[in-house]
Amino acid sequence: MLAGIDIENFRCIAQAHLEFDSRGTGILGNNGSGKTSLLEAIFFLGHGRSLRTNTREKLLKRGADFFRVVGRLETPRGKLVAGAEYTNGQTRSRLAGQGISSLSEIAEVLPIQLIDPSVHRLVEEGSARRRRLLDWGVFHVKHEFLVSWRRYQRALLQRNAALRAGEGLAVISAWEKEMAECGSVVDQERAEYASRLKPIFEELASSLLPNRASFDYRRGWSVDESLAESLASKRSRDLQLRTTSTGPHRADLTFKTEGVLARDLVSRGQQKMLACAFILAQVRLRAETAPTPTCLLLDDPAAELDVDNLGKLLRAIESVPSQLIVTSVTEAGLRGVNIHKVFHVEQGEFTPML
Ligand SMILES: Nc1ncnc2c1ncn2[C@@H]1O[C@H](COP(=O)(O)OP(=O)(O)OP(=O)(O)O)[C@@H](O)[C@H]1O
Repeated sequence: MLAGIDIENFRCIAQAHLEFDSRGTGILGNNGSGKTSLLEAIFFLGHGRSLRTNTREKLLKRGADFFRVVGRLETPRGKLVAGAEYTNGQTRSRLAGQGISSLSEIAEVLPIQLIDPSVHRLVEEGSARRRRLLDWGVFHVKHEFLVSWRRYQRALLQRNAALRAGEGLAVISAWEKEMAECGSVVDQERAEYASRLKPIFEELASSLLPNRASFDYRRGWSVDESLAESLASKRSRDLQLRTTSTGPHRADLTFKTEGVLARDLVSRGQQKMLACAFILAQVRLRAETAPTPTCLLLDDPAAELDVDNLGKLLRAIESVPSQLIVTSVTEAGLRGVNIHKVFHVEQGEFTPML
């Protein structure tokens, strides 16, 4: 659980100190006041990356030369302080008073998920977003997943470099061996997770959408071959393409309603409901396996939804154990959510409301 946060020089926030409620905290403010900046700071701490930019420089408050985000966490290991500071193009992170090499160590104890106005893109856009979300879920039920995932990514980068350099069979096939070994573990963990997630997703989706919805996990290479066979059979084509065209880095989820590809059939609002069902299913599955709740960030949950669908979404959110941090431009936007504390934000300054 995220008990509180201190922020300095992050986007429009010069300085902020907030203590959150363990069940639900509301953030009220006009457009451009700093609501999303707060959620982005929390997201950054829990995911080690920004919501919308690959450049950390852009997260710096204009004119500042560092930003700092420090979270006070309540975890199964007790109370911990986790922080990240960015300056001169470098990020330094600390957890429980120790310097750490990767923000993923913070991610392990600070599970953060987000539903924002662009959540429908999960259904509509390319596979990278869906894969990242799937991997978030696998990582949070089984932290060791990261070891195989990292090894696979490294081997993939090396095979791609070898393909671009036109290296011979010995070099390329050495990387294929490594890819096949850890890629098969990555796939197995994903497939197991997806099969546990599927019934939870289907139940949540049935409460959010008029038609029966489901998803399929696709592993990224043919079902008739092992990963080693697939890499070998695609090798000459990959040498021409100068990139690896098969493997777990091409895995995907396909959302279907009534057996038809959802992307081609459903409205924007329904895409949002499908994406929310998927995220909430992940949060519920994690709640079944982990002792502390996921911190669920809801950025303007009413966006794109009519009153009926908003009611359904809020009821589904209530049915899933989580710590909520919810933003809205109006007080009405916080109704129907389990909120026990509200901050008002204006020009990046947060004030507790009575
Ligand atoms: N690096 C930065 N330095 C200073 N200000 C920034 C920086 N990045 C964004 N801003 C400004 O921060 C302000 C708040 O943005 P934010 O997205 O947090 O608003 P919001 O309250 O979520 O608004 P909305 O309700 O419209 O979504 C904006 O005016 C934006 O221009």
